[in-house]
Amino acid sequence: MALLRFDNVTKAYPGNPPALSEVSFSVDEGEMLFVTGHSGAGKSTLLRLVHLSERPSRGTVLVNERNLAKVRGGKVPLHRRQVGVVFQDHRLLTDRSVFDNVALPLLIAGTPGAEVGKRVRAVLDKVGLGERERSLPLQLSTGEQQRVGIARAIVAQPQLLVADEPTGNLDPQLAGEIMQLFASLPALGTTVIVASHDLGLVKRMRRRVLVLDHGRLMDDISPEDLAA
Ligand SMILES: Nc1ncnc2c1ncn2[C@@H]1O[C@H](COP(=O)(O)OP(=O)(O)OP(=O)(O)O)[C@@H](O)[C@H]1O
Repeated sequence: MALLRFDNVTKAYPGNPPALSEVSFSVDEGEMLFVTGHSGAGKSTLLRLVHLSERPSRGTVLVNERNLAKVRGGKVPLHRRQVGVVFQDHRLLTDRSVFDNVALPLLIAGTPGAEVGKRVRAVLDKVGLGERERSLPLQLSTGEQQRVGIARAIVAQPQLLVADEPTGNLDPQLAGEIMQLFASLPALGTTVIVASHDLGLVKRMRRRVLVLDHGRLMDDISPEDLAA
């Protein structure tokens, strides 16, 4: 069963040509794939439709065969609990510690206190910030803030993770390590979609790649074709 399906999705923001035009694809549970394309190609828009921060103008987006058009009002937070998001601009709470920022999705999900501490520390270790749990976000470098955002997105083990340019502020070695961390998530039950314009990085990962060009899905490249 497809975990995510786009059927002829068009998204037009007022006053602009469509950011996405008639886009169709599906993603199976346990996949990791990339969405790539030039600046303005529609990558962020595609991810926003999955996370319900935008709605399609036409067509349908389905998660677990459920049409997201039917997810409205009070049901949106429940949907967002299943979808972890790494934003380009981190969106951390600046008056809360690194620990508190990362703990937030677990507290919202009602995870018991003792478990919260264990899981937050485990995920902070994974992103290399084990020593910084008491820091405030603005006491960290941009790349460190980005890693806090990644830790927050994966701590509750969401069914689906969407990440928008998650390694944009990281040096190449750290970017590679974070990508390897993402690549380990499908085995733990999280399907991963990463938007990136870094073609070198995308190619090195040898995963499926969706290529957008001016809002159109131009190519859907399998890992085998990428290797050829
Ligand atoms: N909130 C918005 N209102 C109006 N137009 C928007 C909005 N968000 C995006 N757009 C337009 O939609 C198109 C696609 O933008 P989008 O951010 O999805 O592209 P992108 O591939 O993620 O680009 P980048 O790599 O630069 O982040 C662009 O032409 C952009 O100007």
